Amino acid sequence: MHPNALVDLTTELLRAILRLDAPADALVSAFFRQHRNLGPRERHALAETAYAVLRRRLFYQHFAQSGHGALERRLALLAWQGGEAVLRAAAGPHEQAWLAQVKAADVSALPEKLRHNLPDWLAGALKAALGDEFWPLVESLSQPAPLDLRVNVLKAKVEAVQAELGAAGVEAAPTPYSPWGLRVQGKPALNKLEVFTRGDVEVQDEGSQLLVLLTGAKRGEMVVDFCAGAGGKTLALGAAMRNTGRLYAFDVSGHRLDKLKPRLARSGLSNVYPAQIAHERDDRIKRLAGKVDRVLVDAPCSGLGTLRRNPDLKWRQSPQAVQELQAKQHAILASAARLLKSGGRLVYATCSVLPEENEQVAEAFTQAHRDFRVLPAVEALTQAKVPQAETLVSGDSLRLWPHRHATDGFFAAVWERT
Ligand SMILES: C[S@@+](CC[C@H](N)C(=O)[O-])C[C@H]1O[C@@H](n2cnc3c(N)ncnc32)[C@H](O)[C@@H]1O
Repeated sequence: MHPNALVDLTTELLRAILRLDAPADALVSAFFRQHRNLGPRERHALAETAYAVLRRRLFYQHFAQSGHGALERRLALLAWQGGEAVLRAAAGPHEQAWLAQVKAADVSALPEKLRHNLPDWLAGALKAALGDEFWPLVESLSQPAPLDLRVNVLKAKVEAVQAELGAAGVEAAPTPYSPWGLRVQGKPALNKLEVFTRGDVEVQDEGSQLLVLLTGAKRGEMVVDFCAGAGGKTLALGAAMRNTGRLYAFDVSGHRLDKLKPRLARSGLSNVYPAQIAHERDDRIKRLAGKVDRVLVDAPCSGLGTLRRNPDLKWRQSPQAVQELQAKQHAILASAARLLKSGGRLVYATCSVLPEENEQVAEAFTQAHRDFRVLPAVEALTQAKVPQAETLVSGDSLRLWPHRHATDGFFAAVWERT
């Protein structure tokens, strides 16, 4: 495709994404379905440019005020991720001069807001939580997330998968904390590799793997993944249980649970029972009350720990939406807790970095449920043989941050029923 046609398409994509009325990843996928002729490099240039604009929207919009032509084209040129040669061939002489002038600007002198690229309410919350670490977090959020894999320990060993990937030209190294994880260099396409189609690996952030390790799920147990979605954590739980016992995957969204089916088929698991529930107080929960060994509540949340992957969320979330989510989180956690038998373990987790969705929900639960004892996350991680467990916690909870741990931002609290 001619470079200018590619920049025009990027301009069109940005126009759709910057309306911020739908998730960016869904819009990018829909755009690619409409433009099936695009090759992998072209798709990469389009998607990465759009994401670069979302990550530093205020910064790019500030500089795009100068120059001529459509605003989204100026944004595409400023944030271009498809190589210098394409940019040179696409931009006219006036645009080239403008780009050179903009790129020479002293970024360090810009107002703070244009350097952190966060809405005020979120910047305030993160500064309060992190103090001096706010800027290292901002820096990490301006980068794409690494590509992590979870080895399906039911079918394969980490070293063998690493060797097989290496033979296919994909460099990967064990993740620092999760004993199941491999971190891949770059972003190679993996879904055609045999190691993937055979079900030996799934793409999963190391942080998500650690949430599953916190449950301590074992052979022969009865386990519930309460908010299973497309089953990323269900698959890890099933493998940890060595395909024995009974693992219920609940979710209110049948559409999300449907996506679990092909993944289950690949995984070789036969101990998983997916079930759509109407709401958190569904009759199914009553029937299983007091019978379950482990419950994972991977609660619906703002997703603000995943800003490296979903930078649009910072512009699409609001304090009011967070409040509504908090009410839902309290309700789901309280209902899911009823499932546990005495001695059973409950894990509440989010991919949010906000105390409102994390510590506040966990503390309210602890106060209201005297029959649940807090199990310090460091103990649960150590039992699961996670190295350097003490570096992954804050107080009694797991607290993962992109700039500290190279994972998404995650929170988890753990209790045992007395
Ligand atoms: C963070 S996502 C789960 C991601 C999933 N565990 C994974 O690892 O891929 C939260 C899920 O909670 C589900 N959910 C929302 N309200 C719920 C409720 N009342 N009861 C159970 N699940 C609910 C959503 O449909 C969504 O799939």
